Amino acid sequence: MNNETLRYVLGTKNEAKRLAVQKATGIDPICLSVPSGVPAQPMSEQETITGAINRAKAALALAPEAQIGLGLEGGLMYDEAFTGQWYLISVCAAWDGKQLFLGKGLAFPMPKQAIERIVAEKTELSVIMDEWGQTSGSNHRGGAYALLTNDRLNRSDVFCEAVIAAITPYQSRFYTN
Ligand SMILES: O=P(O)(O)OP(=O)(O)OP(=O)(O)OC[C@H]1O[C@@H](n2cnc3c(O)ncnc32)[C@H](O)[C@@H]1O
Repeated sequence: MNNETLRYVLGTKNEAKRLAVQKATGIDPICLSVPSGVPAQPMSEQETITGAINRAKAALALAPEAQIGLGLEGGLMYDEAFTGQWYLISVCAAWDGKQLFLGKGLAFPMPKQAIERIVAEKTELSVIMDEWGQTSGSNHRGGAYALLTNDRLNRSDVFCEAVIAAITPYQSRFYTN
């Protein structure tokens, strides 16, 4: 693909996600709100990935001027095999109309108290992070990562790596498409 004329369409207007794509590609994406098709708070890797894919495909379908649709989805997953803990994951799906790739971002352990409240109150992680951090809209900025690490990590940096992973196969000469 020709990087000079490449346009990305991102399936959300979330500011942390827009910034992640901007950092990963050097290009401001077209941002469109599209449905994820999964619950507002995904509770498994399967749901999180499905949401990312749905967003990437819906976004590209709505923006014919773009070559690549990107879907970024945050979600929770329970690791039964190794730790018996819940993790926050940040996934990017990339879709060019022919091939689909995923970038699976960092899995970050979540505090038990947050998960217990999400389950009991049927609420979302962002609500609890805002309450704990006395913020509003933190999911558009540093997110849980920034709150829990005292700003050593933030949501756009984590998604940025996931975006780079998902788009590299379209760009690197080492992948034959
Ligand atoms: O505007 P959109 O693109 O929908 O972004 P979102 O942050 O609302 O939604 P996601 O689907 O990415 O994430 C699912 C839920 O998990 C929350 N969440 C995910 N990652 C988070 C983070 O790093 N910090 C705080 N909340 C997070 C998020 O706010 C949602 O309630």
